[in-house]
Amino acid sequence: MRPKAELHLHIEGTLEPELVVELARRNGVELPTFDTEEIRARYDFADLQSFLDIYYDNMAVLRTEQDFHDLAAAYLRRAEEQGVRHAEIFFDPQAHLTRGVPLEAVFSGLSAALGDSPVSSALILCFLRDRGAEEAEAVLRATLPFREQFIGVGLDSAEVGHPPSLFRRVFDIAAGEGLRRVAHAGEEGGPDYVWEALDVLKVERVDHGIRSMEDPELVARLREERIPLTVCPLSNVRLRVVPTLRDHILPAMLDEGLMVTVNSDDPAYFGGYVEDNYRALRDELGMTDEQLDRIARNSFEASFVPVDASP
Ligand SMILES: Nc1ncnc2[nH]cnc12
Ligand SMILES: [Zn+2]
Repeated sequence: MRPKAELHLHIEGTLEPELVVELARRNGVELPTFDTEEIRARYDFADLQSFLDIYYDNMAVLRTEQDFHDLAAAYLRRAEEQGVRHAEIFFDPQAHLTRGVPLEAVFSGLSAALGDSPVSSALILCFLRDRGAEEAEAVLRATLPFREQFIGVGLDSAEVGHPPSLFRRVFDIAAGEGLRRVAHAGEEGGPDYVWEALDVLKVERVDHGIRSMEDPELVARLREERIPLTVCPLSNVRLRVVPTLRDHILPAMLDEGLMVTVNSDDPAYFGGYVEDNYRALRDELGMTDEQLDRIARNSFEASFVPVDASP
């Protein structure tokens, strides 16, 4: 299997229904159902928000350091099976702090699992854009005592109505701390969100970014500056950003000379881990081994942490 790096992966999005049930039982958390098939049957999303509602609800089972450890350890085992050599992993501290889970539990659990895995990895702290810039700044300050445990900051959650420019200050503070910067932009939001992420937040990678293709000037900028785009094909289909995989603009992005990578986003919800995304691009979109090899090479080049990419 082709070695690859995964650069767009929300650790909370790897919470499989089986683990939801196991952790609910362990922590005495009530669920609407303990039937994993029934849980899975609800994963029929109309858009990003309808996914986020269930994604945040399911997080109620994540309470202790052990829970965060088990979540990340399970992902890293799957990732290794899928040919992942290196993973830069998003996590959403606000989604846990607001439920009364201390930062110590989140960081200790995740960091212990990352340290134990043969897969190289690093954490990227994401701000929930729909909770506003003020809270993002407070969270960044609260996490600075854990500064050595993450390499960068990102911006995720409901995109439209929460443009990147609102987060200028917190991204400036993060840059001053030597943190790397990424942001979700151009998933449901338009090319203007991608411009803002680049110009205002000074991001070094754009997460999704597929709607950049609507703006030729933006495409030229992304190409000239070799800004990596972390595209998530199965996610885009499940969140109805594109009607079917056959309609995906990814091959056109490659033809434009963009620095495209392929990633799984929230694999427990979107029907596949990263190699499943590569395989679907080959089987359903007819992408060639040469194209997929190029994408895999891009994933290493776009990593913040240097890793050995040899087969
Ligand atoms: N695809 C996605 N877009 C925005 N926020 C997210 N949080 C988890 N997955 C996300
Ligand atoms: Zn994402």
